Amino acid sequence: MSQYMAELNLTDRAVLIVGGGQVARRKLNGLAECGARITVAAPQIDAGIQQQAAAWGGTLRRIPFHETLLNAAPRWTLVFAATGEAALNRRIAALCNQRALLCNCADGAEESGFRVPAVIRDDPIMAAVSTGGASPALSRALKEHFQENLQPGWAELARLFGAQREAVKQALPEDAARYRFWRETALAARDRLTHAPQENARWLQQRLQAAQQDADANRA
Ligand SMILES: C[C@@]1(CC(=O)O)c2cc3[nH]c(cc4nc(cc5[nH]c(cc(n2)[C@H]1CCC(=O)O)[C@@](C)(CC(=O)O)[C@@H]5CCC(=O)O)C(CC(=O)O)=C4CCC(=O)O)c(CCC(=O)O)c3CC(=O)O
Ligand SMILES: NC(=O)C1=CN([C@@H]2O[C@H](COP(=O)(O)OP(=O)(O)OC[C@H]3O[C@@H](n4cnc5c(N)ncnc54)[C@H](O)[C@@H]3O)[C@@H](O)[C@H]2O)C=CC1
Repeated sequence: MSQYMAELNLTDRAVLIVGGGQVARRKLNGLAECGARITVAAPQIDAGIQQQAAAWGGTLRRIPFHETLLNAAPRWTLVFAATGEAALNRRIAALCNQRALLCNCADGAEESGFRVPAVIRDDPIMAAVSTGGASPALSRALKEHFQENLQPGWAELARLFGAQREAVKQALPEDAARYRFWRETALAARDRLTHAPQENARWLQQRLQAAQQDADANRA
């Protein structure tokens, strides 16, 4: 069965990381950037995580895993089983499944509720790469390949298109005409990657006026 890709809004959501080593630290970095309220539970917690703790405002619990951790209120939005014990990680994932909690198992066990992809970001653009558990090293290499080849113009265009969505909706109120406008404009965007933002804004405006005239002519 294939897995579902999504982007999660974790702002102020409770996230539990069991384990306090290298892998926990990497997951923590990504989660802290997204505003999650993180609790780390492990008998030994990396110096790096301890140093970061003040900055991300989370909770450190120097305890071994116990099932009762999973019954916390409010419920955990996500759980990460990242201890150095493969059997324990599987057990945590299985206990989470019983409670309908989504759990990532660092060992990539079958019980895992979700996998973590390699991610590139160029705000507001994000791209996630996964090999479906086959090779994390390859995911990283592919991510780096995409990163090197992602021209900065795409993010600029995404911001411009985003800022103009409402105006285009007003100008082209018919769904079919508006969808066609955005589809054709998005396809034409590739040729604009090297242009200055002001030129692109003018270009978009001209396209919109032309599309509006077409729509008016069709209605007449
Ligand atoms: C199943 C999964 C678990 C999950 O869902 O989290 C998993 C599992 C395992 N990783 C292992 C090793 C490594 N992981 C990385 C790196 C990353 N691993 C990530 C995800 C995932 N790793 C999920 C699958 C995602 C997919 O298929 O694409 C990334 C993409 C995202 C992230 O975790 O942040 C992140 C990229 C960071 C970036 O973006 O730069 C590197 C490379 C490096 O660090 O340079 C190595 C060493 C090289 C190698 O082994 O390949 C091992 C063996 C441990 C051992 O042998 O002891 C296991 C366990 C197993 O597979 O048995
Ligand atoms: N997803 C990924 O990208 C990767 C996954 N792995 C897997 O991730 C796991 C963790 O790897 P590392 O962080 O490198 O290990 P590590 O040895 O650096 O850290 C292990 C952590 O688990 C904690 N721990 C041990 N027993 C525990 C218990 N009973 N309850 C709570 N915490 C406990 C320890 O206190 C320590 O903080 C390994 O199982 C490894 O196979 C390894 C490399 C990459």
